[in-house]
Amino acid sequence: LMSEPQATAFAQPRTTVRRGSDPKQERSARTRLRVLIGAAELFTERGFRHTSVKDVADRVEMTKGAVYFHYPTKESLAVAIVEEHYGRWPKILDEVTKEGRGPLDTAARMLECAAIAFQDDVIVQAGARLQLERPQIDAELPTPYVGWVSLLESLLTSAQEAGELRPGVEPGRAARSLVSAFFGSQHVSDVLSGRADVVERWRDLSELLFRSIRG
Ligand SMILES: CCC[C@@H]1OCC(CO)=C1C(=O)O
Repeated sequence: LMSEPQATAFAQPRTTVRRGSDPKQERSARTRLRVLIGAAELFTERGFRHTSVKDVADRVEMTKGAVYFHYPTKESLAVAIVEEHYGRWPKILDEVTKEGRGPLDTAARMLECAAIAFQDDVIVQAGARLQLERPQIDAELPTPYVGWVSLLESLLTSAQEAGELRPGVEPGRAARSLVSAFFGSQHVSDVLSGRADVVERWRDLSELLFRSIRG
């Protein structure tokens, strides 16, 4: 249905626990993830500038030294969280693809799953806030949005080839519009409701947008 490139559209995280690695490595990976989640909670609540490594250490009940062992700077925590957040989407693409929908419905389902992740997943919430705060973060963060544009452009190109798109709809332009729309919808929800209504808001906008491009 879809070629390999989509799954590589996003930065790959370096914190996944590889199966079968030795117990010491697994324990270290679990600790790294625990630190990431603590940092993500604080970055989401207070932002990058007003969070210190000490705050993260206190939140996860570890010493500052133990946190520094895994993440030598606050910036390295931010980079790891943003990468971990982008690493979510290829996994969701795998699951959604297995459900066997056509490419246009796969795109719609992917974005709905993203909305659910923005509602429930503190790593995703922190990734979004850190990307907004890029100018304050002296580190190489992945370029935002482009992974989703690439993924959606691939899916919409497949949809066009399968006759699922309205004539005249250009996959690249439609992909860029979907990404802007999703970003705005989740941002409005975050500001007005702390994302309590992010899935409902996205479902309303998604209905409007996919109705306008479906063949
Ligand atoms: C799917 C829309 C794009 C997505 O929404 C918030 C955000 C954070 O920067 C995104 C990204 O960088 O891909």
